[in-house]
Amino acid sequence: MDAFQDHYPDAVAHCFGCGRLNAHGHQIKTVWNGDETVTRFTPEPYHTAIPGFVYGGLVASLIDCHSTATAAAAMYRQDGRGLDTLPPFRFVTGSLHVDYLKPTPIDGALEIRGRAVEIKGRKVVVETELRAGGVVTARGTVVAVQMPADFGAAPPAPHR
Ligand SMILES: CCCCCCCCCCCCCC(=O)SCCNC(=O)CCNC(=O)[C@H](O)C(C)(C)COP(=O)(O)OP(=O)(O)OC[C@H]1O[C@@H](n2cnc3c(N)ncnc32)[C@H](O)[C@@H]1OP(=O)(O)O
Repeated sequence: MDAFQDHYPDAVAHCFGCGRLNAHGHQIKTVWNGDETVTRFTPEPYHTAIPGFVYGGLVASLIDCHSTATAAAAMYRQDGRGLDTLPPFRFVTGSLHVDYLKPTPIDGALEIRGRAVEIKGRKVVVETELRAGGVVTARGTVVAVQMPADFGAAPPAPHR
């Protein structure tokens, strides 16, 4: 089955967390499972925080990009549209909240499951859980907002 990220247009497929065109990124892949979305990701030894456990930034990143993908897929589903149809729904993170409930073991696949709990205008709120060995080790809430047409049009001046 195609993942949501396989349908991101090239121009927005370079994200470190989810861009299929970023050779150095996580390249996560997310699919529907009923009303939930699922991503599976196996951490590498270099994703270590404390030996044996996953770096919290990776956990946040997985929850973040899983959730923005879920937001887009939920919007398409609400509209009864395929992921390839125009205009595209692309979401960026407005807010990311993560609760780290337990240390996340690094030896094995992680499962990230999410659900869109609110769709309002350009905003989708997604609740996501990350499991290791079937145990929920982190829980996140993401406010994803449809990317404005002028996103990145006026980057801040570089620091001197
Ligand atoms: C690197 C980027 C790549 C992009 C690729 C994209 C595709 C791949 C995806 C990859 C992504 C990977 C992930 C990444 O790394 S994405 C990169 C990290 N994120 C960003 O850089 C986003 C920067 N921020 C913005 O561009 C704007 O602030 C956005 C677009 C977020 C909102 O500004 P905008 O002026 O457009 O919105 P609005 O004011 O009309 O509000 C609309 C609604 O949203 C609600 N709201 C807004 N902000 C927040 C907040 N902080 N908390 C809670 N709620 C918030 C607001 O209350 C309202 O709701 P309601 O009051 O009506 O109920």
